[in-house]
Amino acid sequence: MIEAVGLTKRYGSKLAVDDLSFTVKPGKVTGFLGPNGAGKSTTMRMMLGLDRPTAGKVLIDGKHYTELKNPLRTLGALVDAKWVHPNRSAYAHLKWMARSNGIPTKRVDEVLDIVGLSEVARRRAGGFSLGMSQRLGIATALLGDPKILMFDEPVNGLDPEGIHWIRRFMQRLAAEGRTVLVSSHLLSEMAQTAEELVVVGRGKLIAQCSTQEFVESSSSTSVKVRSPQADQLGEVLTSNGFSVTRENQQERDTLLVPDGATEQVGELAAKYDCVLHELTAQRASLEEAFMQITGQEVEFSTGKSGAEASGSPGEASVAAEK
Ligand SMILES: Nc1ncnc2c1ncn2[C@@H]1O[C@H](COP(=O)(O)OP(=O)(O)OP(=O)(O)O)[C@@H](O)[C@H]1O
Repeated sequence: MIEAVGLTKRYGSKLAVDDLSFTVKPGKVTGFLGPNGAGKSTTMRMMLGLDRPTAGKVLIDGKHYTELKNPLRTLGALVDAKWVHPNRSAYAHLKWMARSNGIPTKRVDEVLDIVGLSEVARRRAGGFSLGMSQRLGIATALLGDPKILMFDEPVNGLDPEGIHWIRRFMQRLAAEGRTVLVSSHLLSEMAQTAEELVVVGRGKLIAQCSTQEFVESSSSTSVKVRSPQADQLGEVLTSNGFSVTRENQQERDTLLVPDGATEQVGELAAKYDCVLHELTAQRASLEEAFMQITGQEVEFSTGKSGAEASGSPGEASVAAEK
């Protein structure tokens, strides 16, 4: 188990991690989700004893990382896949890591086999593709057969096959009863990988909940309705308590009804004899929803909400136009 309590890191005037408290439990993949600059890597570095917290603490199975007798046997991490010496073979790198951590060298063959690198183990790591380097990084993390594993943005830059492999692999590790924490800036990626989420923005905790809960609460639905009697329908809807917006000024026949249901809109249209040309339920994409939630928390925000910034049509209130 990983436990962060009031974890805080300040770099000069920059508060990179701001009073973070959360727990990561064994047996499931936990996603550490946040936009770029949210403080994920800094938090992970503090977990690994590579950075010292300004305040608070993070415990690995109840201990500070520096108090662990055999750190590699407790916590394995993939932080930077490219830190391997380029002229070393995968085998030589792992053997060196094993030796310097009191791990029997026979474990090297085991981990090479687990990550599917046995055939290329004698090749120099400098010639590895990103996917192969990630596998080597994972093999290194697994050397001590640790109960806790941590991966910093492991699928960044990988092709779909590599992404699929890493996802399944992390789920397998969790199914073996290990604690698995994986960071990402993409909710869509986490939705396919993680069962539980710790969501951060600007160093602060935004949510800790199941992925399903987060996805459901973050993706709002709206109804798109197209009618040659859009103005009349807009009045009917607003007088029945719905808020109504126009998708854009060019499509005067199209209305958006946030938080409405197609059944309600369709029934009101029928009751007031409004002809409909389209009635569609719209769900904001996961990334749009995520950016909206963390919108205020994105470090390099353009000042627009995520949805606007990503090119969603502007909205104009029907009521305001009258
Ligand atoms: N060594 C450092 N010195 C000064 N500021 C730092 C340092 N490391 C990180 N920061 C700042 O702390 C904030 C959090 O950075 P961090 O790398 O932890 O975020 P992140 O969520 O991992 O984002 P990314 O995915 O972009 O790496 C950022 O504003 C970053 O510029």
